[in-house]
Amino acid sequence: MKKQRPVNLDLNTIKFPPSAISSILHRVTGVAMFFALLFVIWAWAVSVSSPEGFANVQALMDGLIGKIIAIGTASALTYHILGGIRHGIMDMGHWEELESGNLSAQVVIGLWVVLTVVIGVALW
Ligand code: HEM
Repeated sequence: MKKQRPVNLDLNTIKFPPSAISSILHRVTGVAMFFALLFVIWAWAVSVSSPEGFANVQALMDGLIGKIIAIGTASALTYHILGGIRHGIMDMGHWEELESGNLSAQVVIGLWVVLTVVIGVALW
């Protein structure tokens, strides 16, 4: 093994390529959806338990916290589906080169930002 290997421990100088950001976002949104599902299942259960339960969930979802949860969950699902479709296409042997992989990652991230704004406006 070479004694003088390149070492870079200064994390501030490391720049992530779009494909790396896309990969991290895919995992983060997947984990976020797992936790969001706990809330969704709880909200469903409470809302069908009684008329008061329904009114409570309705009031919660009409408030700021409810809207942030709803928009965040929909945004995470949107990114995860877009990223999942990109993965499926890559599994079929496309966009595997450095340039095309980074371009498809940029397109997915761009589409996600646009769709999140649309979802945010629709749900607010
Ligand atoms: C509630 C629904 C879902 C949850 C909770 C979920 C959760 C996750 C999590 C936590 C991961 C990360 C695994 C890892 O990085 O180790 C993952 C990966 C993945 N998900 Fe989902 N997912 C959901 C729906 C979907 C959907 C609808 C699609 C397809 C459009 C999809 C496609 C994928 C793919 C392709 C990967 C692998 C990515 C990779 O190889 O890096 N998922 N999912």
